[in-house]
Amino acid sequence: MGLRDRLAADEILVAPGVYDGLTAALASQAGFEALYLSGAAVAYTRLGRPDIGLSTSSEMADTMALIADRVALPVIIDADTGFGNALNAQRTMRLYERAGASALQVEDQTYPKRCGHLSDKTLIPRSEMAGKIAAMADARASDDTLIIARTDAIAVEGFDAALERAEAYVTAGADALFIEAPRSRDQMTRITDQFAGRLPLLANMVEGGATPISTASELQELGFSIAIFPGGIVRALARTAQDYYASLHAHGSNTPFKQRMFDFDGLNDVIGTDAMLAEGRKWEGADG
Ligand SMILES: C[C@](O)(C(=O)O)[C@H](CC(=O)O)C(=O)O
Repeated sequence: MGLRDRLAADEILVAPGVYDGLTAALASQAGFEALYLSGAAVAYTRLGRPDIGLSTSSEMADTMALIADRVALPVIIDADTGFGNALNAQRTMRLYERAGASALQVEDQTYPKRCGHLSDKTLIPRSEMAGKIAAMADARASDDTLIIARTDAIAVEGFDAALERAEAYVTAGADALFIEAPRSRDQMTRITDQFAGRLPLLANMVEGGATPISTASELQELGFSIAIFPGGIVRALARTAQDYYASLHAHGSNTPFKQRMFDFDGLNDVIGTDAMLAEGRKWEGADG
């Protein structure tokens, strides 16, 4: 089922953050129906740096293509600001679409951007963002590639201005809305009161961020259609990796950490080694 049809269903779509083939495979094996390729998770892991617009669109497209090659699930990709003006955003649309994205999320910050839950964000004018959305819609090869318009205005211009921007982005052709970093349950309800039923609404669960953390079913109850948990996987893995390196450094051996690790066969199961080798054998001697 395409993402557009899936979003028409009543049940909320939970898209966990991923940043490479392994996390995509693990999320798919856990049973998720869609993935969120998080710019933050890519910056945290590939660069070891904050989500402040340092990653390039090519790095993201590369990652997108690796994930599309590994799993068959629809992927929502974080397109940040589109990497410039309307023309840059059009190029980003074409690049990410070719790499296999099912939806692009684009935001109204200036370029370079920063994580929506950091302070001191700055925005482009509303009309410029509306133009960017329309330009992206015009550039896409398929109408099934969705545009999720994000506004970061709550922290910059206030809540009412954020709703006004969101209205303008709907008019410009957004397929779904992402109003970033509402600060209370009350603000979340005001968002769903205004937009639920008109187009899908995305809620962003950032551990320790500005928005109260809710479960997927609570978000569904409020009227959201998509819940992303973008950076959680990196927070979990970074904690484990820190403990792992400390243990190896202290003991000169992985044995004390054994219970928290896959062994050789365990990891091979996760990455599908047997199935791949069998597939390879199928083609041996294929000349007849
Ligand atoms: C959604 C987000 O754009 C992302 O890159 O995943 C980030 C998430 C984060 O920083 O943890 C965001 O700006 O909210």
